[in-house]
Amino acid sequence: MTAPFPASTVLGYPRIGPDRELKRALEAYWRQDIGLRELRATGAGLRERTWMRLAELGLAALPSNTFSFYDHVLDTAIMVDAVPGRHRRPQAEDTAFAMARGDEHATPLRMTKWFDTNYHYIVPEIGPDTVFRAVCDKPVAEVRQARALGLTTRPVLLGPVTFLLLSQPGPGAPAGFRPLERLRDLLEVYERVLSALAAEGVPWVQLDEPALVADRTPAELAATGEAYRRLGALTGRPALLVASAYGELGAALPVLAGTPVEAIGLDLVRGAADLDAALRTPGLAAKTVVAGVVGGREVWRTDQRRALSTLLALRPAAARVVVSTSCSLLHLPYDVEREDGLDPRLRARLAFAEQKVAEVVELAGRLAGVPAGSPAPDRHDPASRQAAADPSPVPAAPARSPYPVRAAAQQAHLGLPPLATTTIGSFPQTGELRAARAALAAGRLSVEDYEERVRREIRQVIGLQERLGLDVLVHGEPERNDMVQYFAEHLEGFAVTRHGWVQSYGSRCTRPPILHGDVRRPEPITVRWTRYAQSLTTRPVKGMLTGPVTIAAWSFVREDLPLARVVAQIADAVRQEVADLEAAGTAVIQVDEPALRELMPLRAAGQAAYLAWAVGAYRRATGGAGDRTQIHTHLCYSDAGQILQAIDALDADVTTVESARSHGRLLAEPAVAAFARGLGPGVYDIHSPRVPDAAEVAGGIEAALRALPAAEVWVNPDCGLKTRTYRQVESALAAMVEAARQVRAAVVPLSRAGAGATAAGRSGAAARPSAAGAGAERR
Ligand code: MET
Ligand SMILES: [Zn+2]
Repeated sequence: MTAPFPASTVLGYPRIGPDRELKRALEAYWRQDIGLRELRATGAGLRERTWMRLAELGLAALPSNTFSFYDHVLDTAIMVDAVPGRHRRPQAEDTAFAMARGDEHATPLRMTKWFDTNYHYIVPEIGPDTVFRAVCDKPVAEVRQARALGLTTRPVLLGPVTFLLLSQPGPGAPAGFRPLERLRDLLEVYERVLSALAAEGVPWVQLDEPALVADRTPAELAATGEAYRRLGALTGRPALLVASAYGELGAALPVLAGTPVEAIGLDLVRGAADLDAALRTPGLAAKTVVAGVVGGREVWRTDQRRALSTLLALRPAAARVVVSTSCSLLHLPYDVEREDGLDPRLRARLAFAEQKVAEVVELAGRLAGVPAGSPAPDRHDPASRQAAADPSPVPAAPARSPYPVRAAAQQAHLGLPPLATTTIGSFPQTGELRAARAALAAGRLSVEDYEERVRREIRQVIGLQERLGLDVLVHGEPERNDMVQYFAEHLEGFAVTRHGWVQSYGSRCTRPPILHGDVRRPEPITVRWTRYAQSLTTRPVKGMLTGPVTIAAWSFVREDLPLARVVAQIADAVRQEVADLEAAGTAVIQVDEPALRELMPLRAAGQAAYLAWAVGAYRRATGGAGDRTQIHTHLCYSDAGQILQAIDALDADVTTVESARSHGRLLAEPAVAAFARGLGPGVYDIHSPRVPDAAEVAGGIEAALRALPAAEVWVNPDCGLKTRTYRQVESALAAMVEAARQVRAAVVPLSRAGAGATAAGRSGAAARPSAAGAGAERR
């Protein structure tokens, strides 16, 4: 007999620690300041604290195995032993860190965005020969730890279908191989894990299958059905909850309902359409529905009346309705009560993870108070976040000339060499700089002294770049704690939190601002720093702005306006900043949009409309610039290859993208060859402490030259340098500049044609290196 699923739960919880304890411990471990025992003790303490707090808040069912030292997809790869040989280390934690970060012996695995969030996961490599094996230590250890505290938990595992759909083919896999082909072998391992958990006395296991909320082929849906029929047929197993998140299950819902799993989790916030689908799915009548009516992505308090009416509407469709969150609470800060700096009226409207748990518990109480069989109250149709996109027209300003005209004007103005070198904007944020910012916040440092500190940093960064011989310089962004938060602090309509940290990847966290009102730029934000930097050098200094889509994507946004309208307001503020930078003599302005891809609807149906308004916002922000002003954009972790057309439509003059970390995959995209603008595919991975040498970087440049004419290729790292040390940055940039010099000397002279370089490069096969001279394909 299956134990009934308790009345309330959450799909997952933040794990970084209320004061980022995990970040501190990880970084200390990586610096070798603490040992593995101490790191493990920190992890154990965080888990204990989470379970005790959830229990104290009255939550009926507690999840476990939602903790991770780095990433839960990575943990799953280790659980099924899908570990590339180069990453194997004696301790599981070190294996995980080698896979995630690389070390002197091995390059890391790729990292990419987790669905439409700002969380990043490590992409497992699966080949036809990957030998799966059940390594249940982590989920079992967490069950035991909780049991020692007197608590029964529900282990949470990434489901086998999503795990394979998120994986990439390992090196050497034959063309056309898809990791999902390995589902049957992987299921054997999941059977072992489920049996091991059953042996621990675990009543329920949660299998997360968020990949099912994207469009899936009939074959993928069939494989899903097969997987859960098979796991369901396992004897002596725990009861199974298969949970979705980040959207609606749609066609996957009847598939899951047709399998023996005992419970299905629905995201009834972003995937509200699943409510009607559930009512039409007879197979649910015998199952528990874990109803995600409390949003795990939004910081706003739940409308309890609406949530209760959803729960009541669902009741006739299911054997049992459990109150839960729409997804893991991983994407929210811990506790809004600590935010004493917020306007109390705003704070009263907010709910972070702790408050969401309390809401779940409260709703479960209300639901229990309504006798079964009572008529459901009227339903409220949930407002759709992406609906009613109302891209206001771009302001009527003189449009920029076509790209080739602008390219010529910019070349005449800037006189840059082919394979121009630049960086993405930030230089290392030193401990000293962070300490100065903290001292400023605490009132221990005057504004004047702080700003002098920032200017000193700019002087050093400019001096360093001149010494290294870079072509387009940056001021280094020393005044910015974060590329979104800094703008939020200087724009009206945003509030920033003090403790609202959310995990981005590994030990990295961000504090998303809260966009709650109309956006307005009271005064110029970055101009004085850029102007100061430019006053120190004759080389061009790039102005550095964050784009409107990214500012919205990395904030918690208001829900009373369509997202497109919110983003258009931000675009207008950026447009004013672009105009002021230009007026101050800035010849190159970069408007970063690393999150362009992130907000894209997961299902194809909404994607074209999204890209249209997102691109419109970018052009609204940058389209006022004169022809001579070179507009750069930067995207990273956006699978740029998949949206290259949209990137082209941004109409920027130069686009820098992450490429080294994904082993140059982007350059293999056919669309790259058709991208007739400046393109800087990153030549080294800045997320790894590994420092490349000139030969390695030259290989990256040559790979770019096989795909693009020399006159269009820029040489730059994958992303900003703020997480690195100056020692790493100096050596890496020296290697980069040296590599550019070597390749220029060997390859480019024929295409050196000034303003006509683009056209000459495009038709001139001689501008590309011969196959013999091109060196081996990178990694
Ligand atoms: C995540 S993209 C980062 C861009 C920013 N300009 C930086 O260099 O840090
Ligand atoms: Zn970046």
